[in-house]
Amino acid sequence: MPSLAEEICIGNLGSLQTLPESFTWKLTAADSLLRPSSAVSFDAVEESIPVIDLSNPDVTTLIGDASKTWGAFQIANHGISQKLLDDIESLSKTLFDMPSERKLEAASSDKGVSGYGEPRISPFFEKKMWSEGFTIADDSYRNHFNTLWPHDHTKYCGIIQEYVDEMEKLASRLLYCTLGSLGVTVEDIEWAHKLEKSGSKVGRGAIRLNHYPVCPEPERAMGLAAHTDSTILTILHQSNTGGLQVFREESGWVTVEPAPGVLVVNMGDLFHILSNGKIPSVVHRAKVNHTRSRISIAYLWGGPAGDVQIAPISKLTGPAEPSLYRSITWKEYLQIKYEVFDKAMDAIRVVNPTN
Ligand SMILES: C=C1C[C@]23C[C@@]1(O)CC[C@H]2[C@@]12CCC[C@@](C)(C(=O)O1)[C@H]2[C@@H]3C(=O)O
Ligand SMILES: O=C(O)CCC(=O)C(=O)O
Ligand SMILES: [Fe+2]
Repeated sequence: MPSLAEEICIGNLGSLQTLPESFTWKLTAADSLLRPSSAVSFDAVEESIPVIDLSNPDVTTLIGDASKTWGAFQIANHGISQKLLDDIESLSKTLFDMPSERKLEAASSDKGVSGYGEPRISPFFEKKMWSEGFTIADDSYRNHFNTLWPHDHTKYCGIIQEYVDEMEKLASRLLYCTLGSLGVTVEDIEWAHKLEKSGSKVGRGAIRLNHYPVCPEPERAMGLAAHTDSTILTILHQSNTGGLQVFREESGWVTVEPAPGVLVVNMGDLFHILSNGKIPSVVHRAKVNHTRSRISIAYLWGGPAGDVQIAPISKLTGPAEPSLYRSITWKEYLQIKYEVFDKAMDAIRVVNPTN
């Protein structure tokens, strides 16, 4: 006979009146695999990551300071229209409002990453996360959309395409700014130079639509467990309900309150590699809410498409600062990450930073 836990489906979490045992997090070291000190508390401190106006003439310095300090920042005046943000948010709502059986018709296959389901990091945690999501990592989302919306899929595919195009441009712009703050120009990186010249058509990204339903015991639940993104950078749009928290050794967990039209930028593992450890990839997580459900849309930007090698930028290395990591493609990094999760960086490290 299946246990109660096995009968719980992520598509119905919002209708549960009590928190099942399999969703009860104790925040032991095992619940938060990353950086042991990030396991100590559920509480967040009253601090905030900076909001940077991209039209500010000092944008490079501001982005540099924020990414070195936090590995994350927020952006305003980024050029993404409110209509597009509203459109993708309402697409997500329409999807997650569907009955569980319908959503499961678009479930990601055993082999594929794209489609409806739990976060990819789930197997590394003992407890289940209070969320559902839909990942767009390749063109197979079009078939899934066709299944979900037999009449309206063209409209919804159009929104995704527009979102990808706009996000890719913004991601390249943020890459150039962050590189600038390290004294590096696009010409210093062969693939980035190509990316710029081609009008950013060689980049590659994924989208994750996240939904965190209302939760009967939010203090003991976890929407998305602590992780770093395996990206160069991630651009996140959150609905008007807070839940995102970023971790900084000196501060603890800090909540990133949503503000209309403001996007969050998280620096990922690949940027940490590119910067030869100068920019941290931010540890973050999503908490859930007792009365309000929450949607977030992450654009996870892996940088160059194809088998382009990401390596510490040579200008940032030298006799006193040897390359900390070997070169790697995004595809290869994702393979390693989903074998060893929190040990992925160690697996490609060639020099111990304390040496
Ligand atoms: C390209 C990818 C990054 C991602 C794993 C994936 O193959 C597709 C989903 C992405 C996502 C979104 C939610 C958080 C995250 C950690 C996860 O579980 O799936 C990220 C992954 C990542 O950055 O490693
Ligand atoms: O929902 C959030 O705020 C965080 C989402 C996230 O970290 C991700 O999709 O990678
Ligand atoms: Fe993330």
